[in-house]
Amino acid sequence: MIEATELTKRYGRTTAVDRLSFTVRPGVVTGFLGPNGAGKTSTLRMVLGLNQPSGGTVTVDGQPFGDRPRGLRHVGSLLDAHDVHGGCTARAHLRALAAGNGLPLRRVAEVLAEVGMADAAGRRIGGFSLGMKQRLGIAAALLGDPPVLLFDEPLNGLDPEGVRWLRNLFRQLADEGRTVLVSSHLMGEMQQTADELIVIGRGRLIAAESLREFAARGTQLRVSVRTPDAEILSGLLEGAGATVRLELDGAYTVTGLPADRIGELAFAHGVRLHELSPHAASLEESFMELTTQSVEYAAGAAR
Ligand SMILES: Nc1ncnc2c1ncn2[C@@H]1O[C@H](COP(=O)(O)OP(=O)(O)OP(=O)(O)O)[C@@H](O)[C@H]1O
Repeated sequence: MIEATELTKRYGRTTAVDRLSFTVRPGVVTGFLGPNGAGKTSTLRMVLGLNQPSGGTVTVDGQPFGDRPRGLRHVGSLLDAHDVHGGCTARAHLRALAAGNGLPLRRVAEVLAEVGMADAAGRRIGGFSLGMKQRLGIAAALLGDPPVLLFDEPLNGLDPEGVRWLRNLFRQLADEGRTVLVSSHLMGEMQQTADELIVIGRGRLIAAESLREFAARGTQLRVSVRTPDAEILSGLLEGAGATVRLELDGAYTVTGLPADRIGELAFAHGVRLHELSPHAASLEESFMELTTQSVEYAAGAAR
């Protein structure tokens, strides 16, 4: 389990992580989502003890991981797939990691096989594609058979087969009872990957809930309305806090009020409706909407 409490990271005048509190539970895949620059990498580095927080705390199974009492046996991570020595072979890289962490060398062949790289074991890393480097980084994360795993943008550079494979691997690791945290800036990637979501924007927590709950936020986000009494209805809806926009095809798009409230308001004032249809937003739209709000809020707060 990973627990962050009021976690904060400042770089000079930039606040990259801003009083962030969340819990990552074992047994599920947790997606760590936010637009570029939201503070995901900074947060993961603090979880791993690579960066010191400017404020707050983050613990792994109750203790700050910075002390590294069990190293790779406790937490495996993939932060930057390029952060490997190009002159080494894949096997030599993993053997050095295993030796440095007191792990049995037989694990090297096991993890290389697990990530589908047994045939590339003797090749120099410098000639690897990004996808192969990602697989090597994942092999390194698995080396110590750790109960906690962190992956920063691990789907980058993988082909569709690689993405499918990695999703299955995350699922399997979670089913084995491990804690699995996977970052991404793309909602679409997380849609089929994560059970739980932690969404951040500008270093702040926006949502921490299941994918299902997150998806439900998007339902009835927009409602299409057609009416011959547009002027009256617009006034009523705007009075109730909704936003009304006329579309090119003559329909009105209403946001900020659910379809049932719109129907009731219309009925109560004798307004005729020819259409009243809610549109569920895609997860990507919900994500964009939420993170855009956070950016606007942050910009407003800075003034
Ligand atoms: N070492 C550093 N020095 C100064 N500023 C930094 C440093 N590391 C990160 N930042 C800034 O902190 C903010 C958060 O960056 P971070 O890399 O944590 O975000 P991210 O969500 O991982 O983004 P991305 O998806 O682009 O990697 C950004 O504004 C970034 O420019």
